[in-house]
Formats: sequence, C-alpha cells, structure tokens
Amino acid sequence: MSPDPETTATGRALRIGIGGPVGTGKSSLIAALCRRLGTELRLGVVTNDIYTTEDAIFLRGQGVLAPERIVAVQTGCCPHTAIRDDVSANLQAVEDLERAHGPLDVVLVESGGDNLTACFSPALADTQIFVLDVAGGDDVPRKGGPGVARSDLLVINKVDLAPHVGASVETMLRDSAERRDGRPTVAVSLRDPAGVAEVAAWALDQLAVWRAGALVSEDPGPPAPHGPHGHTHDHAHAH
Ligand SMILES: Nc1nc2c(ncn2[C@@H]2O[C@H](COP(=O)(O)OP(=O)(O)OP(=O)(O)O)[C@@H](O)[C@H]2O)c(=O)[nH]1
Repeated sequence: MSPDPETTATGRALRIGIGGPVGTGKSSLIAALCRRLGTELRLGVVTNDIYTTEDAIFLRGQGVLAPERIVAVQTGCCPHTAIRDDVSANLQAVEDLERAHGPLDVVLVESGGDNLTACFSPALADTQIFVLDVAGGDDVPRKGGPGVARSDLLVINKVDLAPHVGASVETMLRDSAERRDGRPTVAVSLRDPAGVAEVAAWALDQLAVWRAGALVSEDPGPPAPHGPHGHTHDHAHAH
C-alpha cells in the first residue's frame, strides 16, 4: 500500500475517545459520525464492552462502515480500567485496525458505558468527547467529574426528549459552562441531522489541528479512585 501524505505527516490516525454514562448515545453518535464522515474520511471504530461485543454488533448492523473496520474489545473489567489505567488492549486493537485497513484518518474509540468518573488516558485518545443526555437528569453537569469538566467536547444529547422528561437544557448548558473553563459544549439531538453536523464539524476541526501537529491531548485526570469495592475510603465499614 502506498504511503499516505495526510496520515504519514502524523504517522497514524487521530484517535477520538467517546465516553459517557450508559445509554446516553455513544454508539448512536459513532453511527451518525460514520454516516456523515464516512465518504470523506477513512474511519475505523473500536468498541469496548464488559462482557459482550454488543456495541460492535450494533454498529456493524447499522451498515455505517465496512464490518471489518469495527472491532470490539471485551474488557472483562470496569470500563474505566480499559480506557484509562491499562490501555494496552485498546491500543493493540487500534494498531491492528490501522495495520489491516490503514492508512486511516480517524479511529473512534467507544468506552463502555460508565458513571461520571470514566475518562480516556491521553495515551489512548488524542482528543475526547463526553456524552450526557437530558434523560439522565438536568443536574448531571452540576455534579461534575473529569468527563464533564475536562473532555474536549461535551455533548448533551437527546434534547428532543427534554420536554418529556422535564429537563432544562438551559440549566445543563449553564452548569457545563461553569465547570468547563471555556471548553466547548453542544446540546443536540442525534435524531436531527443538524445536531450530528455540529459534532462532525468539531471532529473535522480536531483532525485539521492534529494534522498540523498542534493538538495537545490533555489529561483529564486525576484518575477516579476505584478500589476492589469500586470505591476507596479511609474509614472502616462492612461490605
Ligand atoms: N430520543 C432520542 N433518542 C436517542 C438519541 N440518541 C440516542 N438515542 C437512543 O438512546 C438509546 C441509547 O443509545 P446508544 O447509542 O445505544 O447509547 P450508548 O451510550 O452507546 O449505550 P451503552 O453502550 O449501553 O452505554 C437508543 O435507543 C438510541 O436510539 C437522541 O438524540 N434522541
């Protein structure tokens, strides 16, 4: 395969991490981005599930990308561990994808759905999107966490449901702005092409910055504490 001038400048594809709580729309966002950008960019997808490969199966079923460009990592552990603490299985999957189907422009890495503490290591993701949805409650941005505060793009999804669940998108945007120190937030419905276009434009912009060698991937850490009980504490109590 002949070398590709665009990716050889950076040596590899841009890796975009997509994280967020269960069911907020991570897989839907990946499907929508593949549909929107799949003709102009060479894309690959890595999904993470704890015990299954369901997200990869869903995405292959959507027909948004050649099925062999969608690979699954079965983490067998808390999603946070595989995208933040020991990223080796994910890095291997990304590298295998690029070796088999490269050169690629962008690899989208979907985290398993987790709580507000999960974020990507900069060793895995060059830039990261955190997805919330209005149905999870409009107080979630106020609760903060590394994804809310320091992801490169915060997506507040399912705004079409806001009137039905009594959520205030305005409140969510205001609380996000307070936490994010100028980092961008978009409130969208992935059922609306205009919403998808906003996120796609951001991704294209990140790719341009990456190709220019000017993308500084920020560590959204510190890592959330998660001991053998799923949390750490300095007091004694029975489990
Ligand atoms: N109404 C509405 N539903 C949406 C929107 N985006 C996603 N959904 C639906 O929300 C549900 C969950 O979406 P997924 O994309 O599977 O969410 P996920 O974050 O990948 O879920 P996990 O992988 O289980 O963590 C699906 O039924 C989607 O069709 C939206 O903008 N509006």
